[in-house]
Amino acid sequence: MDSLRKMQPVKRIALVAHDNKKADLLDWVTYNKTVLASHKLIATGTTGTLLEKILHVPVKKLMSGPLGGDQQLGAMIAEGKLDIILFFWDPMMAQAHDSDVKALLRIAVAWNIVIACNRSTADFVLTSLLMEEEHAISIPDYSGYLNRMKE
Ligand SMILES: O=C(CO)COP(=O)(O)O
Repeated sequence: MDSLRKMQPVKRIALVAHDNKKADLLDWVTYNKTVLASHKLIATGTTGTLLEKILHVPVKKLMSGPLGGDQQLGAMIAEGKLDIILFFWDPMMAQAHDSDVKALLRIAVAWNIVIACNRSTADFVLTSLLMEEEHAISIPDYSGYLNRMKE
């Protein structure tokens, strides 16, 4: 049976953009500055450095995406340390670290994390009434998988 995890009113939001999408993310962040500043922000290295210049609030910066930052985010998701990921990934260019990108997208879905991969979805996420409230999300039940070798 699925269990529940409470998201607090202050959400832990990861912001990530591939190089060709950084301008788009920065523009979106500038527009949504006030709302974003009321949450806890995390970002991959380069994205985070650019965000701090605009937001003037602390952003927890991980490694740069291709150097392990995407995997760090994946680990945070698996450990229940992230609520939302806004990932402006580039659909028109292969990345050197495509395997890491795929792993991040997969683990976000596996743990039922809120994930927006483009600006329209990010708009809907940020304007959701649930952003300001405590909200319980279900954690999928993987006990069948975990116990598969025990019988
Ligand atoms: O490559 C990224 C995500 O896959 C983003 O990394 P940077 O923010 O370090 O550019």
